[in-house]
Amino acid sequence: MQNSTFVKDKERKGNSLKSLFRLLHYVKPYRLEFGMGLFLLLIASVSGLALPKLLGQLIDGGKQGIDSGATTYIAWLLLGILAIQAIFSFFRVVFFVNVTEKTLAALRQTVYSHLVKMPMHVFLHKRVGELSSRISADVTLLQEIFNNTLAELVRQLVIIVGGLVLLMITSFQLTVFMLLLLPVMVVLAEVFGRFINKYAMQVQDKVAVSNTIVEETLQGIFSVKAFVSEFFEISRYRGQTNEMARLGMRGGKYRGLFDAFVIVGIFGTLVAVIYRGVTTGVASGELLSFLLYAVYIASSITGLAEVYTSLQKSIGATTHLFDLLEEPVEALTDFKTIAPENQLHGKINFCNIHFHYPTRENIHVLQGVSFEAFSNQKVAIVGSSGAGKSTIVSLLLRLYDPVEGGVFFDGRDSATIPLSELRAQIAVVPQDVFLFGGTIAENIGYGRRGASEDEIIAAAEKANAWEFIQRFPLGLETIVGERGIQLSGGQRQRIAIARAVLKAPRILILDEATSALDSESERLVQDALDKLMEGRTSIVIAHRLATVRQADKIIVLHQGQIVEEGTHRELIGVTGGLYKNLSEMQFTN
Ligand SMILES: Nc1ncnc2c1ncn2[C@@H]1O[C@H](COP(=O)(O)OP(=O)(O)OP(=O)(O)O)[C@@H](O)[C@H]1O
Repeated sequence: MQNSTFVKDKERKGNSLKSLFRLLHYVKPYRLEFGMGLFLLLIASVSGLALPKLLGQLIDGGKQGIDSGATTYIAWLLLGILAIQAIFSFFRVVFFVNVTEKTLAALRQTVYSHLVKMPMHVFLHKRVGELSSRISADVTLLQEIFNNTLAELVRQLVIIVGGLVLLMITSFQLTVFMLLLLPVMVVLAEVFGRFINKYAMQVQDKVAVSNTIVEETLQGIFSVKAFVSEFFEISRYRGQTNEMARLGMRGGKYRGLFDAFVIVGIFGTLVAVIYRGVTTGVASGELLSFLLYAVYIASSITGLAEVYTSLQKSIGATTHLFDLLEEPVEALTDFKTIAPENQLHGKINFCNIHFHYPTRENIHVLQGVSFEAFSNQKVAIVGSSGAGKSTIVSLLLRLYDPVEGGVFFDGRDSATIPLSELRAQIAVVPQDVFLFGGTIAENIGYGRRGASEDEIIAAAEKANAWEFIQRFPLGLETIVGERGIQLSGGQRQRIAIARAVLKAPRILILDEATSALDSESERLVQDALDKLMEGRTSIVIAHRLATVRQADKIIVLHQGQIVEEGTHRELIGVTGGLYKNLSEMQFTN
């Protein structure tokens, strides 16, 4: 199962330096530290250039027996430069690491807040594993660039340019000779770098795909086991990882070739230069300086190729990140209290709603749906599976906007109500309750952040959850979710009800559990729901018709259209009606 957008996104080359420059925006707040780091780096690199010259002089001085004072002076000078380099590089590393850590934290925070604010349809296109790897893998790749790559780039450029100037001064003739060989090397290194990078990118893609397999199967381990899919998944994972290894190995071959080329090219050049130096009678100290410069330059050139590869990788990662940051987000606001003009009174109107999901434009999920729920009414929506009941909930929450028509609250178009304030007044008790890894108190407290323990207990009591929570040795502090104890379906529902109680919403949406709870659980859940619905507008998606008899209005949905509407008493009297059929079916079973 391969998501096409996933592949398309990954295939996007977008290798522009532009995204790297955009990164600088995140470094800006720390520009002073960054500038200091760069300054120290420059000084250390430039002073490093004096080393070969001084070493040459040291050798020549010692050999010719010139007054030992000068030789000692040069030796001290060398030590002084080394000390400066040591101190400077210590501070340079500290500065750069500080800037990197702060920048990456800011970037992670931006990406995360962008991710959670993206509209629902984005999550239909992309997989969770892929999105979360933006924050983990891609941001981590950038760590390398800030910590090392930039420093290496500057240092190597200084060494190459400065080294070449000093080479010219040391021996013009030998330099020209060497320069005849160098440009060829540089061009070849660049071509190789690009080529190798292509494999690195492909391997990265495969890593993402195989991580998705691991994540999805571990998350859905119940289904994997229930469908005896272990061996199928193992072979799927094996396929991906083998492909990854194959690509990696092929990339390795080219990297090996690259290294071989460097040995022959660079060191061959050195041998040629020494030979020419010795045969043309260059002094040994001078030749040593020259060779050291040449080695410096040579290693900088190979280093530059690495810098290039690493830059390419980071450009890939940054492009992915900025692509993500360009996805529009929902207009959410971090409000404290709901503005009086945005307070809902609970009247809902669905006006001639037409809707299809952005991913499946040809399937018209809702076709001209209109209904009304008065304040504090209980409206039930029934209908066969796939009729569009959950879609109505998504539209109420404005997780999607209708293609045609509008949702109105108290006569006001929902599009004009600030999104966060709207959603804050609607609570959903879903069919499949998701518990966060944490304590029961935290899970209930999710309904209203900042709720006191007494409020949480009161909510749990109203939701008929307090009785079972109390029985746990740790009570409210019991850890639930992935790493904690597992709650039963009925218990999870009651936690969700407690959340909703705490939220005290104006509008309540109940997606009834289809899984049959045992009668005691069902009674407790139903009783809690009844209490919760009092004094609120409630929309109940009902799977068991027994629970909707008391509803003020029942809407019967069939293939995206309302086919019947009325009270239980009215609908049961419609001969040949869908509701009558459905209820006869349920009660005779
Ligand atoms: N995220 C989605 N993307 C594309 N199509 C979807 C999506 N969610 C639902 N659909 C389609 O929309 C139609 C209505 O689905 P919906 O979930 O609203 O039905 P439902 O009445 O709630 O069904 P059930 O009782 O089984 O939960 C179905 O054909 C479904 O395949």
